Amino acid sequence: MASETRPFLKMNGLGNDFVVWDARVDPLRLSPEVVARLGDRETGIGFDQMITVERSSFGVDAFMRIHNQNGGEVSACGNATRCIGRLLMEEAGKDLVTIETAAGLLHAFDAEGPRTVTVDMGKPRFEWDQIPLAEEFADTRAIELQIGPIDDPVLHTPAAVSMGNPHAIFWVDDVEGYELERFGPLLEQHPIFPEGANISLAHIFDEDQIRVKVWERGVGLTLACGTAACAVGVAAARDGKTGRKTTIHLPGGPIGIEWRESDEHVLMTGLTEVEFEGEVDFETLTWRKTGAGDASTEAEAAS
Ligand SMILES: N[C@@H](CCC[C@H](N)C(=O)O)C(=O)O
Repeated sequence: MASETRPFLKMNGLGNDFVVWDARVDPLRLSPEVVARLGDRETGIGFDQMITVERSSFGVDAFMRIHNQNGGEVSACGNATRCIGRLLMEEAGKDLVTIETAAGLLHAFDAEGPRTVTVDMGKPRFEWDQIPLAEEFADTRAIELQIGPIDDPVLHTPAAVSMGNPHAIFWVDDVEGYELERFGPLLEQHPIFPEGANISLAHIFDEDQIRVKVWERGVGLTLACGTAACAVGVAAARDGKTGRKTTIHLPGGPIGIEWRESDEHVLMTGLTEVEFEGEVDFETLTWRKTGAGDASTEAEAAS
């Protein structure tokens, strides 16, 4: 790549954080190694996902390309869809935008509350070969999978759901009661998930209130995962454990999920944040901050 610096935006949805490149005019493709170097929290910028905003071949507002911190490209990211939705709405002065992703066309719209965006994440998929799972299960509400001793498993029979990416949800009585940092890598790469999976522990602690901790495929523990919130809300309602509207409480904060009865689409609502502006020098793979984000804009407005 020619020597150049390139601006980026650092954003997050409830602490699930992203570096965002605008590649609509000037295309950008980085190798998985470079993505992983930039994503490293010790030596790089540090992020959960890298998002490249490109021109849509469908003629909608933009195409959003998603890379996990480990450099792998994936199809869906709920929190990033809300963040990119916000950017595109602000840029165009619209209150509804359509974003093309590898998992399909998604609509983002302004929700009540500052910096709050709703995304229509489309329909969940429950068929074993769509999630995908490596073997046939007629019912994916509780698949045969366990870890720990055979007669006394630590975690077992998760629900499996695709929200454009694969999710497994273990119903537990305390999300802090399990070493997800230890079991997450084993479950993420379990042979039952041929493409890996995002792993959630979920505890319904009150009516339609669910606490969730997520081990994200290609990343590790994250403060929030939008598609996991959708998958948990859907799995809970599908099992009759909750109604169709739930609040998913993640370490980074709450996300509202509605699994709409009329068309089976999943609507996800939550906060977005611009953290700062920066630029990367691709010759040295170093970076620096160049501008402020929401926190200082809001502090200035208040003074
Ligand atoms: N943080 C995301 C999910 C990102 C992709 C995921 N790690 C995968 O590999 O499928 C979200 O908000 O949904």
